[in-house]
Amino acid sequence: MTAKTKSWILMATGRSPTNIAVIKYWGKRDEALILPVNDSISVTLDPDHLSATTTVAVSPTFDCDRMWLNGKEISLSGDRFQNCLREIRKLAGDVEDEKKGIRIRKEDWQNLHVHIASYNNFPTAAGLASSAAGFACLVFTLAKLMNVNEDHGKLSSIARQGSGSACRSLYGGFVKWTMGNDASGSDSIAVQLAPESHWSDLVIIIAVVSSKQKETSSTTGMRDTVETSPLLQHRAQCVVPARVLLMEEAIRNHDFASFARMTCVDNNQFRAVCLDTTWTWQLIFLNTTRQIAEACFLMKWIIFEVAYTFDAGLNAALISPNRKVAGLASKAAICFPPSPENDLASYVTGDKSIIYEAGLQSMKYVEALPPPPEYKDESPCQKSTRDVSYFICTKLGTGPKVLTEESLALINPTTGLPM
Ligand SMILES: Nc1ncnc2c1ncn2[C@@H]1O[C@H](COP(=O)(O)OP(=O)(O)OP(=O)(O)O)[C@@H](O)[C@H]1O
Ligand SMILES: C[C@@](O)(CCOP(=O)(O)OP(=O)(O)O)CC(=O)O
Repeated sequence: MTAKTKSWILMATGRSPTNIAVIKYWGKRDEALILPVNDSISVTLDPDHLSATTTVAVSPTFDCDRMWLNGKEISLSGDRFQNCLREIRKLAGDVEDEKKGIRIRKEDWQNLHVHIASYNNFPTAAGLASSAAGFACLVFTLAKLMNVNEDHGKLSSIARQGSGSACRSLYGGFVKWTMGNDASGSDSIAVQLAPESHWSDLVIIIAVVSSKQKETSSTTGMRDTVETSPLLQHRAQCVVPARVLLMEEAIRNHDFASFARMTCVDNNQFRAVCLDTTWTWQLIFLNTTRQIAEACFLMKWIIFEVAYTFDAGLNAALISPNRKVAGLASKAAICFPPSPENDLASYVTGDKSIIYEAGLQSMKYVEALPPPPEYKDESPCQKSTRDVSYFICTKLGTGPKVLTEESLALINPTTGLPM
């Protein structure tokens, strides 16, 4: 390692999207390597609305690896962080920055420490897959800093060791995590099925029911399911393999009816294996999530207009084939109107043009909307004020990107500490 001065700092910043599974990963066959019991498929969400941004810095003056998440220092001592750091260091290459006069040889990376600062533009650990965006971003950005010369498949297998669903956030569009067979996990990687441009008119609306930290992590919940649910074996071996093929075909052919049906039934089966788990998973039948699913059924959206899916928290994702979703947004607003103190601008975030196009410029337009024809006067979904905290309107998004603009870095290039 050489440099004109000893106090240099070299940095890289990246941004990675989160993803929502339409065929769920739930259950590991190897806890340490994070190897799943079945393939899964996800859609990558627009990073403008849901993503992690991470800056990694290296300097000979750093005396240990440190990380700050959303401004607070967190420990890197856990296996998941350690596994990602170790695996990416193994692949590090030579780095040369002529301007700064820095030269790092690949073997130097074993002795150099990193500072990591990351920020999620959406709630952390609340069932919106922050771990997916976060670990994908960590691995992707470290790979840039360390000049790792590997494809995204290899990086996905490292991100997987941070959090299973993170491997799918290495790509945009539609992504499959192939479970693989090898005991080493080398073939348990993500592959892109189609880029976001393949079906660009899909609209995704996330109903954030709770942005509070979940009481039980997906990791604990799925471990319990593996240990106690006989239904999980049936799901993994007899149901998911055929469903994955049908889902791939639906995506290939832009067949929304089939896509929606597979998404909903897979979500239902994911919930079923949770119910089949000895230790009852207390979050799954909270009123609002049930009401959202019920609203979808009531309006017969499943076949024609909308797919619903929930991850491990309370939040619902509704997927619609096009901006006809303006109708969906207005229907959703009727089912779950904001509390009186909320205005529409803060109640609907993300791509607001979707609701504006539907003619909903302010709350008075929402209030004036007639109920959907499918609804009887005493619909259970009406007047559920305060049940949904807010909606995020979004679409399919791209995979991780390097951010070159210095103003976007989260670490001060002089101190090596978070800004
Ligand atoms: N930006 C980030 N960078 C690195 N790690 C992160 C980042 N954001 C979250 N994490 C890690 O992920 C953990 C949260 O994961 P957890 O699975 O509990 O929640 P989630 O991913 O938001 O929800 P879910 O997986 O159920 O959708 C955090 O405690 C932290 O360890
Ligand atoms: C319900 C899910 O979102 C579960 C995600 O679980 P995680 O990837 O968060 O779990 P670990 O691998 O233990 O970190 C379904 C999915 O994303 O496929």
